[in-house]
Formats: sequence, structure tokens, C-alpha cells
Amino acid sequence: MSTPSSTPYGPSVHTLELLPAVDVRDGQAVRLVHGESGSETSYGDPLEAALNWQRAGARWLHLVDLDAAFGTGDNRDRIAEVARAMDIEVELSGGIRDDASLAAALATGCRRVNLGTAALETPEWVAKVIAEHGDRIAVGLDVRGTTLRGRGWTRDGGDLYETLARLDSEGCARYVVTDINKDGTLKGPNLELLRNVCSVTDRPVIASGGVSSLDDLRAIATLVPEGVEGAIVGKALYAEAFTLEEALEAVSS
Ligand SMILES: O=C(O)c1ccccc1N[C@@H]1O[C@H](COP(=O)(O)O)[C@@H](O)[C@H]1O
Repeated sequence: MSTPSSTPYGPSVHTLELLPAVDVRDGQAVRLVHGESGSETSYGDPLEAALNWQRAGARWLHLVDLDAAFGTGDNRDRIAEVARAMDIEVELSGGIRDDASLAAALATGCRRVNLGTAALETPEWVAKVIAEHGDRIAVGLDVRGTTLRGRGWTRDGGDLYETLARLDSEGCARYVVTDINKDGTLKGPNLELLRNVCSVTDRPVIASGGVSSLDDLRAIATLVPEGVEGAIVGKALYAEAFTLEEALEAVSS
């Protein structure tokens, strides 16, 4: 997914793809701290937020149904409305755990979905949908240390590296790696975790959690040759630490 651009001097170079996040809870765009329910800061209408990132030049939107992830209901209609309104690519997460929720998610026209809990609790189903849908399926590896967390990040779900090896062997096309301890904190990304994951898989990795500055994005961009394809940016954009235009400029090569 990183942007290829050929040069007259050699092989293609790739720039880090940026995926601004719109997480939806109770119909509103929100940001959480460490993914904890109850830590929400609200940023208003999710459609307006998404259109804003699109207008600013994003090529991708990371769209999350937080209620579905937490099991506190869902925002399915609102999420579908946002996904359908986008001219850019959308990756959709939250509560996609069975055939019905997967079919509804794919029917929004999103480019791909991220599976979290299902990869931990129903591995046979995940292997089946990876085989059926190829790169329209990515897996979100949400970790504290090296322990995966599911069900709104409230339950342990096994070892990161064992799960990664299993998913690799099943043909999983891509991983979204979130350090929960960093998420929503503006404390900087976990570069070591990203490096470690890239060292054990040849699949592209999307970095998530902790981005606070343009320098953080530049630091993640240095990992593109190791396999980091993109970075999700949430709190920093909503808190206006920088603009999306500045971020896109910072990672363009
Ligand atoms: O994105 C968040 O802040 C977040 C916080 C708490 C739980 C999940 C969160 N987001 C994403 O939701 C999916 C997991 O959903 P599920 O387990 O498949 O239902 C995953 O992509 C998380 O990164």
C-alpha cells in the first residue's frame, strides 16, 4: 500500500502511507487513551472528520466501529454511510467476527477489513476468510508487551509471535500493529516493536499508536525498507499537533 514511484536511477522507492483514523463511538468521532472505554474525547461528526482528511489529501481512511469492538452495540449504519461517501480507500475495523459482520463490512465498498478478536478466538474462520478474500483481509495485532488483546483490548489472546507465525502460514496479507500502551497517548511510536514484527514476517505492516509529531512519522518512515507500509494517525491530528498536509509532506520522498 505504500506509494510506489519509479525513478530513472533505479528500483521503485516507496513512501510511507498515512491513514488518518476515524473511530466511532455512540455515533461520534472519538479518540481513546490506551483504548480504554470511558476515556473518550469527542470530535463530532465522523463523516465531517473523514471528509476533512480526504480533502486534506489522505489516500486512505482507517475507520473503526468502537462500539462493535467493545460489544456495546454498533455504529454499522453510520460507518457504512462514511465508507460509502469516501472517494479514497477505506480500511474498516471493529466487531468483524463472523460471516454476517464480514459481509456487511465488505458491502460498504471498503478496500479491506481488519480482524482483531476473531484472529484470536476463531482462527479457523479467519483462515477461511483469508483464503476467500485475500488482501481484503488484514489482521490487527493489538499488543501489550508481546501479549495480544481482544474484545475491545480487555482480554488476553495469546502470544504475538506465535499468532503471527500461524497467520503468515495461512496467507494473511497484512498486519496492523498497535502498541496499546502507546495508543492515544502522544508518546511516540514503538519502533522496536515494529522492527521486531518486520523481522519475522515478509508481509507489510501498518504502524499504529503513539504518533505525536512529524519527527515520529519520519522515524516510522525509516522502517519502510524493513516492511512498514503505513502509519495510522489519530490523536495527533485531532489535537492539531500538525496538519495532515504537513504530515503528508514530511513523509514524501
Ligand atoms: O482503535 C482503538 O482505539 C480501539 C480501542 C479498543 C478496541 C479496539 C480498537 N480498535 C480496533 O478495533 C479492531 C478490533 O475489533 P475486533 O476485535 O475485531 O472486534 C482492531 O482493528 C483495533 O485496532
